[in-house]
Amino acid sequence: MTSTLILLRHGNSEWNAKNLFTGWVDVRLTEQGRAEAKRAGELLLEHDLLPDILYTSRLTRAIQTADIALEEADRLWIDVKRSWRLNERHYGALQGKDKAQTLEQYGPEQFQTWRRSFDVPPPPLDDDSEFSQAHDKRYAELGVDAPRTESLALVIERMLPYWHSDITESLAAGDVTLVVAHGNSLRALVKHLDGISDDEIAELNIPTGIPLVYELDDDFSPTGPGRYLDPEAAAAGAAAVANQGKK
Ligand SMILES: O=C(O)[C@H](O)COP(=O)(O)O
Repeated sequence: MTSTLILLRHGNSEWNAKNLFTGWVDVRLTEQGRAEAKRAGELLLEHDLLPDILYTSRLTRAIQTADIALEEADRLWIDVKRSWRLNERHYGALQGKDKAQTLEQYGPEQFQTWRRSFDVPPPPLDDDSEFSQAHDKRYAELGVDAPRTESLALVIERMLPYWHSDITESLAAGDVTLVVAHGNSLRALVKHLDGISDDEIAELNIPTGIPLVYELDDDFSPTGPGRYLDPEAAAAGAAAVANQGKK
């Protein structure tokens, strides 16, 4: 038996629009982001891909995206599970910083290392920073272990247990499973699904607001490549993500 997994990065956010490193900072969608989420819902309807269950991060931009897309597909009623394990990568001391200024200040090599290396996290964020989540109630269960910065490797380490414990359970039950999350938490999941190497994952960028669909076998391995429901828009969106920071 195969099962269907739909991955969706949230639509354009207020800080995507301002070109700021966001991470765990809880910003909302822009008008453009809402339109992308609506289009995502239309694409699901057009392709007859109607989710039975929704997984999201605990961040508002993913929750808003899911709600708008599901409303469009007339599926707001499905069960929902949220977890911090699907959150964006914690961007450490880069949270709140301008991507173009950071590139200019630190140079392209350091900038790329922080954004796309597999296991080099940015410096940790101070708990008294206005961009810290150290005292955010929604992460109370994490206590002192709440991240202050993360590499992609650390995202994989906290995301994969949730994939194995919860998301694959829905897939095994035959549910069309929608996961609405973030650029880097989805890069982590796609790395796992497609068996992408630690080096090659640097080249993978996930566009905002376009559903990416996988058919999975009984072992939750893809039976073929993931397919974006709007491949042209996805290619353009991924290129724009890759170029963030460049003028
Ligand atoms: O947290 C952010 O700034 C973005 O959502 C992802 O940023 P990146 O593409 O620079 O990793």
